[in-house]
Amino acid sequence: MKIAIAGAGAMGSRFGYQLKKAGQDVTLIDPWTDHVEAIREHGLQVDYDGQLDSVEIPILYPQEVTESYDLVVCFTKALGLDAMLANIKPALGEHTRVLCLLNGLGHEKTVEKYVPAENFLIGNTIWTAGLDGPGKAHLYGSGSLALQNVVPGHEEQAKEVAELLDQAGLNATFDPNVRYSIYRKAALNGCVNGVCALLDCNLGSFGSTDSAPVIIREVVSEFAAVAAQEGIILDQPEVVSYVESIFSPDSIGEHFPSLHQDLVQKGRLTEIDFINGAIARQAVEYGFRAPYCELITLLVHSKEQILGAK
Ligand SMILES: NC(=O)C1=CN([C@@H]2O[C@H](COP(=O)(O)OP(=O)(O)OC[C@H]3O[C@@H](n4cnc5c(N)ncnc54)[C@H](OP(=O)(O)O)[C@@H]3O)[C@@H](O)[C@H]2O)C=CC1
Ligand SMILES: CC(C)(CO)C(=O)C(=O)O
Repeated sequence: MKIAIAGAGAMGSRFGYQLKKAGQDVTLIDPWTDHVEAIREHGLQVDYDGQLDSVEIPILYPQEVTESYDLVVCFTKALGLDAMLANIKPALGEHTRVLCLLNGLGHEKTVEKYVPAENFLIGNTIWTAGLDGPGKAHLYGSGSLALQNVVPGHEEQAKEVAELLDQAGLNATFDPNVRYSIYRKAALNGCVNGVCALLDCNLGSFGSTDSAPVIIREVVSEFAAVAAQEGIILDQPEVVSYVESIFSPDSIGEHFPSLHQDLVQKGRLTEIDFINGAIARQAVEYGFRAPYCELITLLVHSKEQILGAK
């Protein structure tokens, strides 16, 4: 299968690396000049749980894409998804399946502008990754991913993609109820991503504070209230345990959430409007308020402004 990773930052590099090591025909696509040039010159350099490795892997700028792929895995930031898909139209053939694994809520609307719904797969992942610099990915901890076809009747294609990613060691499964998993994962991000950026700490440090259980319980209940309006009934105690399970150093407690990486480490604008911001907006549409999500969103935007994030 000819695979493209659209957005080859930290996570795209992880997926590209693992797929390449598994023998797949994979091409990275990314607009960041230093990163693209570093990978062209030195290969993708990887620190994998302390083991150094490098792989030769083709990488294109979006405007260099001329051919279609069998599978395109989207790993841009939420703010970059639309521009990426607009710029790689030649990659999206009649039969190209597009898998969107970004954090947050509401990406369907963007993808569906460029991809027929029957080719669209949605999912989410708890894998982690960071970049130590252009062309240098830092991979640690364990993870998994779940995906599903958007249009009923296309389960076999979705299962085939899950199988292929699983064979690359990505712990991938077909999930017949992926919208539940997306809300569950978004709730997890809603509890920790903005807060760790505001507190400038990793997951484990936040998890060890006395306030963490209260914040987690309240944020999960706001995600659950919005999800319920869409017919998705989150098992709140289970979601709270899921959030708490990531704080141990044996899990991903050492990890600085991607929103911390963006805002604090790189001075970039964040995905907060697709996480807590999405819940605050949707709650208002459904006639109630989600005050914890509202406040986290406002504070993250304040911090973006204070830091002059771009
Ligand atoms: N990192 C993680 O551990 C996890 C991330 N995710 C999710 O995966 C998706 C992708 O995230 P992630 O891989 O972390 O994103 P990255 O920031 O590592 O990469 C995304 C894009 O950011 C740009 N970029 C990154 N660093 C720089 C830089 N220093 N200068 C200029 N451009 C840069 C590139 O394009 P561009 O310039 O167009 O932005 C790149 O394609 C997000 O939705 C995220 O929430 C999910 C689980 C874990
Ligand atoms: C790994 C995890 C769950 C941590 O919040 C994540 O999704 C992120 O870093 O964005």
